[in-house]
Amino acid sequence: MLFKPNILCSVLFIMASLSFPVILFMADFFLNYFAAKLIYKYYPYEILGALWLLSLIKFPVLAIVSVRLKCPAWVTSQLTFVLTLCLSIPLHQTLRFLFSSHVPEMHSSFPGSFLSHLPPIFACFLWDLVSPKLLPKSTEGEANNKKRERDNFIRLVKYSIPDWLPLCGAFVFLTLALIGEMFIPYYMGRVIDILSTNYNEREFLVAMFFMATFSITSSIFSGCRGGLFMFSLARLTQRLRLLLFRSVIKQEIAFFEDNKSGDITSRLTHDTARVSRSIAANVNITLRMLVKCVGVYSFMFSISWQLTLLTFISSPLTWIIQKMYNHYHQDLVKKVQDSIARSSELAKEIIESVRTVYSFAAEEEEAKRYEKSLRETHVLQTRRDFVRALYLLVTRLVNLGPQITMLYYGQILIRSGFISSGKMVSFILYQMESNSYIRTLVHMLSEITHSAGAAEKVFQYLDRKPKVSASGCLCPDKLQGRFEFRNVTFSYPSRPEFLTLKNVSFALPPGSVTALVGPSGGGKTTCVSLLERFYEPQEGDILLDGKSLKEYKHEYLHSKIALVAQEPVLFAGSVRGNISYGLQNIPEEQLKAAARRAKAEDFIEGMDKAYDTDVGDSGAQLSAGQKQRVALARALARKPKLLILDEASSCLDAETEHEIQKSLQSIEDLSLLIIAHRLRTVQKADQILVLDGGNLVEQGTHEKLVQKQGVYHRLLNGTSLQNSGKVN
Ligand SMILES: Nc1ncnc2c1ncn2[C@@H]1O[C@H](COP(=O)(O)OP(=O)(O)OP(=O)(O)O)[C@@H](O)[C@H]1O
Repeated sequence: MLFKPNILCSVLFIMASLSFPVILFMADFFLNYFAAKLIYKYYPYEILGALWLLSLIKFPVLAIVSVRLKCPAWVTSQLTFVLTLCLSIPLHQTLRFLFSSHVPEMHSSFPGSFLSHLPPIFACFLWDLVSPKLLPKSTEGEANNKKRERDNFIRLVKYSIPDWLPLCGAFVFLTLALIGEMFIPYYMGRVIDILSTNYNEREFLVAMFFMATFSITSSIFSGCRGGLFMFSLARLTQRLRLLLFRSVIKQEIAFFEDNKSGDITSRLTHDTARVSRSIAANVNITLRMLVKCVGVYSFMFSISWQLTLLTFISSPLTWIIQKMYNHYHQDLVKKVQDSIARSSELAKEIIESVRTVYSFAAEEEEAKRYEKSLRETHVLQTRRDFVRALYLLVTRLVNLGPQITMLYYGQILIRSGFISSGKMVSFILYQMESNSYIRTLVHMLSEITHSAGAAEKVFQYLDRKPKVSASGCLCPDKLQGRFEFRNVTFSYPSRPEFLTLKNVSFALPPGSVTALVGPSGGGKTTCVSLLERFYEPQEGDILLDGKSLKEYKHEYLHSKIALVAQEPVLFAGSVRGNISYGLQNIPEEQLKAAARRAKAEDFIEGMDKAYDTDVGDSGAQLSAGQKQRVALARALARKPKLLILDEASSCLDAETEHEIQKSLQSIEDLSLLIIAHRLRTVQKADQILVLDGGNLVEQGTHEKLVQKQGVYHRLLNGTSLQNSGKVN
């Protein structure tokens, strides 16, 4: 009693599972029976052809029936099942005809037809069972990745459009070279035929002539093809690099803080080259293989269609094996690369911190850590090599079977006079090539989209929109030069929760000297960064003559604000080049005046080549104080309205510092914003702003702030003490 419902369920389940193949099989049988009669009536000449035609008609009908039926769990793909059903009879009959010269039948008896269906249905069932494990189905994420890779590939092709002419030329040469190559095995077979039958010198020489001509011309065309592809590739790389550079250089400063400069330059140099190289190389190889496949199979068909059909037996297997290999191998290659990168990163880290390692006597421990990492890489490499060896073994075995069958059937064809032995040699030469083409094609088709995936990194930078907009267009002829912070609140993008400036408001009147002082970390440099528009405040605004800095044109604004930092960056090149940096055709007098005001004229003119002296890499051939003065001259050369000095004279002696201050104050309409730790240097400022913990805590003249006895007073005492300490 207890078992009854279970048994009933099982019977119902088996019936439901079987209903799908049984209904399909019945439909197939009746189609065979009636359509075959009909076709045979109107087309009784070539039974094999009629059978293949029948399959072609059956497929859509059965496909529609199968979609309407409920598919059992063991059939993962209805269409594969239907395809197997359609192909089983014509394939069976064709093979029987090939190997036993059995006369093909248009329709067999019900049991015969049923039996001939069994092996393919069983194979299909097995495949459905095994394939999900061998070729894991792609998840939704993977499908999206594939789509993205395809989109990237299309985008890369679009970037190649300007090179359409050399690319078309390359394709024409490619086709010509392959046509030439195609004829070489044909003429080899011809030479063998001439040598093995009645020797005719004229025919032999003609065959040799054509063979040599095709060899030479195909080599020349191959060279032209390669040259044109390389030319287009170099241009694509250059185009990508320039686009990427333009995009990167426009990004806001926070972008450069988030991304290491090494990463950015690596994308600029390596990724762009790798992407265009792999795309060009892969497209080149894929096209070559496609054209070769078409050519080789046409020649093979023209020699013997029966032998060609035989070679097709291994093609689906080759395709499946290649696909499986690609899946596992690519995964392992990626893991090996990641592991190698981890090992080198570890070695770099240990070597860079060798002093710490030494002082903690951790040499042995670090060596063990490195050894573990190397062992991981080794295990992955061994696994990768094993997969490769297995793949080679299996492909050789898979090719061996059809090759033996082909040779066996070939000798039957030669003995019965259907083809000559020379043609058989040509066929074998073509066949040997054809398999490697299919393998390369399958490999390349996935490789193309993969390398397009690498392009994603490049596109990420290319598509990135800068978070600080540079779309302002205001450039008034007259500018008063009044800068104002109005209720500015700001936090760095990397630390959004920490407020660096809190509701800060102050103004820099035109022609005034303002000093920004305060304890370390108070927010002084941040104020400068906001004035330079490296960042944008989250609340409040910074104004110039009552208008937001955002509204001004980027180039205009930066010609009105100049910054000299404590450690100024000079570029390799002449002193002249550095002072006139960013200014085109600056008059010699303006250049010299800037150097004079920065008290740099004397030392510049004292150098061997004066203004044309090379400053070395990053100004390495100048002293720190000289560098500061050249940087000051560079800032003054653009005649700014606001000059920001961020500890800009820290490396100068007191006398030069004093002279420079006097010289700067004599410039008409120039506002000075001085950031200084040495408060002694800012006592004469028109106003002193004291920033502490992101708040503007005090504001006024030196005397007023001293009287107030607040933060400034405390700082002043601290500085005085330090100073006195130094003097003593
Ligand atoms: N790029 C950055 N990203 C995140 N936080 C930053 C960044 N630069 C500075 N800060 C933080 O902002 C605060 C203010 O730094 P800022 O450099 O403006 O101070 P400062 O007054 O110029 O200091 P110092 O006198 O030492 O140069 C500090 O707490 C600092 O840690």
